[in-house]
Amino acid sequence: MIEAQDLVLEYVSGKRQIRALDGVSLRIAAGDRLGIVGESGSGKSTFGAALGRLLPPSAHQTGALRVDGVDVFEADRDRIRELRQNTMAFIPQDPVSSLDPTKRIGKQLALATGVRDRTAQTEMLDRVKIRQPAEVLRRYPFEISGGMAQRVVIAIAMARRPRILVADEPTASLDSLVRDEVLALMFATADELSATLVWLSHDLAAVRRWCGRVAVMHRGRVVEEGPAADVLDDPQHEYTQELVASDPRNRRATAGGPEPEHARKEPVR
Ligand SMILES: Nc1ncnc2c1ncn2[C@@H]1O[C@H](COP(=O)(O)OP(=O)(O)OP(=O)(O)O)[C@@H](O)[C@H]1O
Repeated sequence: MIEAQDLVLEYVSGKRQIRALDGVSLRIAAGDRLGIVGESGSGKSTFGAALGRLLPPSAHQTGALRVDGVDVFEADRDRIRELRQNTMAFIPQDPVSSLDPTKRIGKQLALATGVRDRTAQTEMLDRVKIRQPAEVLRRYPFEISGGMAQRVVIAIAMARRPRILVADEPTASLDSLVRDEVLALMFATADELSATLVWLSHDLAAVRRWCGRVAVMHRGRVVEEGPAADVLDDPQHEYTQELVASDPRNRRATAGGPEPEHARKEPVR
């Protein structure tokens, strides 16, 4: 469903060149739950953005990237627009700033999804477990919490029934309790849609818990990839070993933590 082959991507401004992706080759099968981990600057966001060709003009790339049969860098604008609108949904890092501050939530739902009926809108918010949805529809983004804003963003993403969800640190701005709730919602949403989920994350323990697979990025390369529990419990690459060793939460989880969610038979709701 997603296949990158020797993907090299540089941001070029004047004489400065930053190589954000340095030969990424990665296959993500339909229905996979893939966590992409790596320190800041390793290229995770760039890879996520490349999936929808959501890159600034300073980005130059070589290599190939296919998403749902579309050659992302060769496709014409209409084909890319269709891919972004019908196949993929992006869940961003900062939900509040991804919403339009000047419009009430109800208006934003209408614009983003075409659903104008209040009852249908209320149901959309109900589905992402927002309490008092009718009230929330009347509010502006600054009047709701970060966790609620991320639920609204997920509701908008769900409405188009995407087959690929790309989430870039979707819980970075949330406190830990809300973070778990939003992650549970995101994975339940992916289950409900039978969607492929690509989650760019710093949280190794959460990736081990929620994802079937993990890819570890370092300096623009995927240095290790495989089943999340195997890679994070028994890392083979030196960089993954360092990353795991430097993450106290991951050490706790591997030392007798709960079974990973993906190992359960029932989907998490
Ligand atoms: N628009 C841009 N222009 C120039 N350089 C950029 C741009 N976006 C990212 N970079 C650079 O590309 C490299 C990879 O950045 P990227 O944001 O993809 O990494 P990341 O792993 O997602 O980091 P983080 O976890 O902090 O989000 C970094 O050196 C970054 O400074």
